[in-house]
Amino acid sequence: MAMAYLPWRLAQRWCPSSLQVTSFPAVQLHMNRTAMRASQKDFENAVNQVKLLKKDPGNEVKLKLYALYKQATEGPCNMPKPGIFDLINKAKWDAWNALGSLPKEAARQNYVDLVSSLSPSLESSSQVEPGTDRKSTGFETLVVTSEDGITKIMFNRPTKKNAINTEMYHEIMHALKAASKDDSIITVLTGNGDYYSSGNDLTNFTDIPPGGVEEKAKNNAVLLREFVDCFIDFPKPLIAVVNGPAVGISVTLLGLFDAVYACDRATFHTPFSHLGQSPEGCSSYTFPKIMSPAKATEMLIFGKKLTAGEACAQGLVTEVFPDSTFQKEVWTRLKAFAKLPPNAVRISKEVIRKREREKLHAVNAEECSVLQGRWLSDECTNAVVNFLSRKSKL
Ligand SMILES: CCCCC/C=C/CC(=O)SCCNC(=O)CCNC(=O)[C@H](O)C(C)(C)COP(=O)(O)OP(=O)(O)OC[C@H]1O[C@@H](n2cnc3c(N)ncnc32)[C@H](O)[C@@H]1OP(=O)(O)O
Repeated sequence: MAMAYLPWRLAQRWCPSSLQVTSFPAVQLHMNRTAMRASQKDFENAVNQVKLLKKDPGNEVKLKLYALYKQATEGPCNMPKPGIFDLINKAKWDAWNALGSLPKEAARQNYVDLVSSLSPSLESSSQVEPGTDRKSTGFETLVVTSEDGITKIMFNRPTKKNAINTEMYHEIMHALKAASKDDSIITVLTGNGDYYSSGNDLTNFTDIPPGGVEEKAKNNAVLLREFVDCFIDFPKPLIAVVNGPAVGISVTLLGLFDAVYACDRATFHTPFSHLGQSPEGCSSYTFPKIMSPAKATEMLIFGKKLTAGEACAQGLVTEVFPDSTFQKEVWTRLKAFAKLPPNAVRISKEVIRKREREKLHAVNAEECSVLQGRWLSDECTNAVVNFLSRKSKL
């Protein structure tokens, strides 16, 4: 193995002289909300995988890995606090100590999750030309890149107007979980092609399992709830770069973003009543707050389509740019945001989101439960059949 990998491997094994810490992570580790399933074997595999990483993942990630490894193997921090001038050991001690009484099993799971989030991008980095984006492979419906402190998640079904099929729901969740743990400062969602996204892929309703339509509706409600939960809990600033028309769930989710930049060609349309459906993505709560109850009613119940300018006037969109200069202007701005101190950015997001999180989860749960019923209704079935048989379009 090349010498260049050595410092990182040694740092993971608690070698004070090898860890070049330039900043101290002050953030509490994001607790993994998934069930604790990682076995000892999974953990050992992850430890071995770390040795194979081809690229230094950065000091913040290394400290997280170190802390989780110690917590998983030894339990809560049991070392005396290093002196204030012993910078490297103090950073390590702080990271470990910050885990408090996190159980060993949870630490093991978080370690495994963190390593798995690192692996795809690091593997692929070896295949990418120097100077180009770090591109995550393994996605069928997305292009995910990470560069200049920005992780970009791009919907990539342009021939279907970036309609979100079941696979894409899962891939977006996967990409968000990875982005929450990578070393980027902000995460951006955008679309490839002329649409941002035409919302839920209506063929999602056609693949009926053996348990029939009831089971399908239930499965979709579970998936939708988990999907929206990922946006509620996302720990870094989440920014939408709305490159064209947005429909349905791709609009409602914007209420959970931290900033929304749109080109002047974008439109915002939530035709739920027309489709026999009801609001999701927490929009029944966020939209009335953002734009006033009456304006939200026009969109969510009566299906009024907004131009980008109207959506901006109503607070759903942060700023609108001419289509011709959209990409250049927005990415210049985002790159400047991504240079801000990471911990301050993350902590500020947490302060802003914290008092709303519980409420948002409750709203999400209720919306999904209501939708589960709507998907079984004749109104919804007819709307989907009409679209699929080419009898209707928005
Ligand atoms: C787990 C489940 C969670 C469910 C969560 C619920 C969310 C609610 C919603 O999101 S509601 C919104 C649903 N979306 C729609 O109803 C949009 C339907 N699409 C259209 O009306 C039109 O396609 C259009 C107005 C978006 C674009 O029209 P245009 O004429 O420009 O383009 P085409 O219609 O020819 O589209 C090109 C191909 O893309 C396919 N397509 C587009 N959108 C969807 C979609 N949402 N679902 C499935 N397929 C879609 C379209 O069928 C064309 O495919 P083809 O080339 O194979 O014919």
